[in-house]
Amino acid sequence: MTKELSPADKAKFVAAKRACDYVQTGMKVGLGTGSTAAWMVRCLGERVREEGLKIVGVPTSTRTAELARQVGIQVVSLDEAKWLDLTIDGADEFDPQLALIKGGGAALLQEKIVATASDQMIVIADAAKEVATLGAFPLPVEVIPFGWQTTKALIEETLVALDVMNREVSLRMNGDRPLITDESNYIVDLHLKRIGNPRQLALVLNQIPGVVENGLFIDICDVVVIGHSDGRVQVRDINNGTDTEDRIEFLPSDNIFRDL
Ligand SMILES: O=C(CO)[C@H](O)[C@H](O)COP(=O)(O)O
Repeated sequence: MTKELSPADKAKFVAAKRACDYVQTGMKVGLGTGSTAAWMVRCLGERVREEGLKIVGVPTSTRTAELARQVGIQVVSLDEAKWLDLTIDGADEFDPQLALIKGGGAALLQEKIVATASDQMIVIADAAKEVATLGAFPLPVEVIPFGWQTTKALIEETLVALDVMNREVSLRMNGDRPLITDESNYIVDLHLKRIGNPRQLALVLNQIPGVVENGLFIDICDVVVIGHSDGRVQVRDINNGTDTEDRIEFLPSDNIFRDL
């Protein structure tokens, strides 16, 4: 039976569906993490089952790997795939240069490695993720558990040195314990409100011992597909400077809804 989608899910679904048009037989595809990326994995799974699309997928988290297998996508590791044609992933924020904040789902490390090992990265998002300046969403930074409080203090000192005004740093929790990433690390979230110079911050954070990676994706994303709840989809391509819009209809017959 088809379940009525919420407006937020409709926006995510249309963005995911449009992005899947970039995927062709024979491709090696990076599969992102999060609720929007989950729609993309379902859409690709439908094409594998219904159209015989032949792809291999490199998931960016154990959650995505599980879903990809469930929907019939052949899953391989990044080391098996080596280099990818395309990665499709969600984001927490994107700015006019298509710089991103990612890691709301705690998968930023694998997401950045996979996206960087791809010819192209396409971000799928609803319109609420678009910002003029990054930073309203807390910036996730993956840190090694050993000495994490020292690493956190060094991050705070670095923010002072950079003259950052809002610099609260919090350890991400899972109930009453620190959240553990797929790579067995912790996440600290930087509540900055506004990131004036994302490029500089990304470089400086990664110099701190104990920091594994930060959630700023600079010069990695090529295309953002923005979904709207009324079915409109915008495709913004930073390399050729285009911004186009069309519409995707919701078909009650869409098989993707069956297993909701
Ligand atoms: O970076 C991520 C996971 O680490 C996600 O892509 C990001 O949090 C967006 O998630 P959603 O599509 O659920 O809003």
